[in-house]
Amino acid sequence: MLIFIGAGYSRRHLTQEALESLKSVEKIYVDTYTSIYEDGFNWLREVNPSAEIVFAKRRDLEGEGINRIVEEAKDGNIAILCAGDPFTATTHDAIRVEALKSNVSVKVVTGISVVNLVHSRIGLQAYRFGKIVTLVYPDSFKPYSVIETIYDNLGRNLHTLILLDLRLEEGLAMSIPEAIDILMELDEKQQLMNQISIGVARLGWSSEVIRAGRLIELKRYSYPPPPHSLIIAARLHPIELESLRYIAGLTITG
Ligand SMILES: C[S@@+](CC[C@H](N)C(=O)[O-])C[C@H]1O[C@@H](n2cnc3c(N)ncnc32)[C@H](O)[C@@H]1O
Repeated sequence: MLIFIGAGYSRRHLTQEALESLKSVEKIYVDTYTSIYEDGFNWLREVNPSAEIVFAKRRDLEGEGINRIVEEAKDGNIAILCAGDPFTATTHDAIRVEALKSNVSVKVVTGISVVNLVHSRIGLQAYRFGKIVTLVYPDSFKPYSVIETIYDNLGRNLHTLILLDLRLEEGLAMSIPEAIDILMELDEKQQLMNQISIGVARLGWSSEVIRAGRLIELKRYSYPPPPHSLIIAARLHPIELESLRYIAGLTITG
């Protein structure tokens, strides 16, 4: 059996189902490249002292790595453990499909994802979000499509969650100030800088920081190291506006 386990972002987020599943397997692949976990999974050995633990890089969970995992899951119980949720804003679908094609049983243990954290912790209503985007470093191409999506969402009066580039194997993790500089450079209309936005750093961690203000103003704050995300708000409902004042220190009145 192959079990995909979402761990949320801290040991505190582990569900009973995640704990039971972790205890039931003989090998655990820990996805170390799609996100960053508060305590680096340092509790894993305590939860399952006998399992083989592989801190997996991208190549272990893609391409040839997939075939190896599926072969192992034919004869044993294997887990793939991820920060957040294994199928939210991250794709492990190729492994799931290969396992299903090979008649390997698959189980998914849902975890608290960054999308859940954003929806529940900052005071914006979940059904007022449009398409999610990921802002990448503009090295090989300029990600103008992110700007198009933000304006498209704003045109429909929907908020945009912007996930920020993480290339952990290259030692790169985009911060909120870096993301604002990139957005300013790409935004030919130059309107986004005045849009009410929310910067979220380490959501769900004990060092969580949530700040709201005009996009350009969010550069002034200090944040703990990534993971960071940004939200560009559409027109705010009065309750959302009030929430942002109390939760995120928004001082703009509307
Ligand atoms: C590819 S997504 C991983 C999503 C993961 N599968 C999940 O369900 O949460 C990684 C991006 O989410 C954002 N992110 C992840 N954890 C975060 C956190 N605790 N606080 C703020 N942003 C976070 C960052 O922008 C990061 O680059």
